[in-house]
Amino acid sequence: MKFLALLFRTSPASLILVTLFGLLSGASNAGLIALINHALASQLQVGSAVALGFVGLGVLTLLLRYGTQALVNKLNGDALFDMRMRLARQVVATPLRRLEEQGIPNVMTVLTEDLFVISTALGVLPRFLTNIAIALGCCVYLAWLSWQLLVGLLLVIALSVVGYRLLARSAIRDLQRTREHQGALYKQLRGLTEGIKELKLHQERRAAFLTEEVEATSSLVRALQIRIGNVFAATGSLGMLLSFAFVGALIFVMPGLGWVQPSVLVGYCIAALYLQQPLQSVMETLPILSRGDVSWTKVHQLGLTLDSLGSDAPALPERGHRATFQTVELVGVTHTYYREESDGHFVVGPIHLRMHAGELIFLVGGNGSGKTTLAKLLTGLYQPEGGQILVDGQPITEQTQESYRQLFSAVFSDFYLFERLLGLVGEGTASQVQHYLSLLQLSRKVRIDGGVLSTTELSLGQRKRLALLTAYLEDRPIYLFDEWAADQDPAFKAVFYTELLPELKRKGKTVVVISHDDRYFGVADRVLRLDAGKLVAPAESAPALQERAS
Ligand SMILES: Nc1ncnc2c1ncn2[C@@H]1O[C@H](COP(=O)(O)OP(=O)(O)OP(=O)(O)O)[C@@H](O)[C@H]1O
Repeated sequence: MKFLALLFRTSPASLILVTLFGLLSGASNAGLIALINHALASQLQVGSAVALGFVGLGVLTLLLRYGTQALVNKLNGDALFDMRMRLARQVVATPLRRLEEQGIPNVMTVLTEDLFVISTALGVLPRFLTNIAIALGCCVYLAWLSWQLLVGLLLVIALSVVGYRLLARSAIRDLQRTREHQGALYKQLRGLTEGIKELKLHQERRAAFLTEEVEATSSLVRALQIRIGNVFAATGSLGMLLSFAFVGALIFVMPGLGWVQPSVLVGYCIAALYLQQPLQSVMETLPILSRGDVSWTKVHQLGLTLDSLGSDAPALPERGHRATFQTVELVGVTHTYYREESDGHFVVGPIHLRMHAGELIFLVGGNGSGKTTLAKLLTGLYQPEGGQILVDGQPITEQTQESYRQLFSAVFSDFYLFERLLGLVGEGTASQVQHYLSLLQLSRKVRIDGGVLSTTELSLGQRKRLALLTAYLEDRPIYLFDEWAADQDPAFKAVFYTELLPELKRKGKTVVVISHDDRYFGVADRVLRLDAGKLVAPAESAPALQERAS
């Protein structure tokens, strides 16, 4: 079972301690049964010593049971914490392109649904392990009573396990299918929230969405879940049936054969009945652990791994800061998207481009010409498939990629605005923030207290201004704006192109602006045009473009 491996890797010493406690707990349970058996065998004619022993063992059993569970709870808590942190760090460390290929909804399903299922599976482990320990303790006592009968009992347990595996095989396949459908359902539910306006405005679309998508997938999930539930109920009943058959054989068959003393048979009956509860519980937790296994595989399929936790979990990316540079050069840089629907490719590049410190460059081109892709290559979010990027003549390698990205502050068109100024609060930030809030004409809308934005419930244009504010605070040598001005009113658009951009340039910043606002192209030192993924030499110089536009 993968979870045990997870716990062992998290803290081998704790797991050994848990095992020890569990075995002691099992032994004390066995002692309790032996004592009950002894009392019954002596027709309840026992002295106060046995009664005291019963109380003592009872208390010890409870304490050990509690101790084992508390230890496993702690171990689980640690394992879950490590797993969450590891996953979060791994997602941050996973190349952007790989996450995009997996699809953001899939990543979200893994981070929410699968993590929840794995957490639940880890949550039932204390019960599972404690019950296994009780069963083991009972088996030791039963071996002492009669090892031949124990062999019989173990055969019954083995039969239950084989029966479980045979019956559960189809259910486990169904669990995998359910997980796939749940992924699809999650994606559809995203449509429910993100597409709410489109759904509200169009009755037929709404009806089709609810019946053909959500209802269709939900009913598939429902059918599978009912089937899975029934199969696991049957596996539980099988265990119970075999256990009754065993007890029945002890009471009605064995005395006739005369192989074993009646007192031993009574002891076995009591122990077998006592064992039923923990074994039943083990059977009930197995489906939850199976679900956990399916989710575990999903996490792995995302390219993330939970195999090794603790010390070798990937550390937070190092903060590498290159404060300055003279040139950034793209030499034959390429990136290819595969287009499933046409079984074709869209290639950006090979791009040859040299950028100098302090330049103000506009990147222009039609929709889908590859501007954002080139921006992702330039900022190091995509690693070039072909060619290389050089900073001051030094090629960027896998090792220096992270530090290269720290040269950039970017506001992409699908930017995300964090509610806190994460990693940006330092001495003098408050006055800087105040300055930028007035510069961006936001001081009457937003306050920032203790690094927290008073609101992000703003218009898209206003949120973009806040994203620009964080970019200002980052104070990196290169700025990249992907159609930043597209959602600004004409007056502020003019402020952006004619005041903010030149101001950044005056401060020595290099600025790359993806823009469709041709009337402001003249502000740029250079205008680069992309067409079908290729950089084409601008037909006109920047001033000429401006002249044409005005
Ligand atoms: N994540 C992706 N997966 C597959 N193909 C993609 C992906 N992103 C972009 N593409 C494809 O690459 C091409 C270039 O896209 P890109 O977003 O770079 O263009 P753009 O010039 O920024 O367009 P726009 O002006 O519309 O924002 C598009 O034709 C698009 O189909």
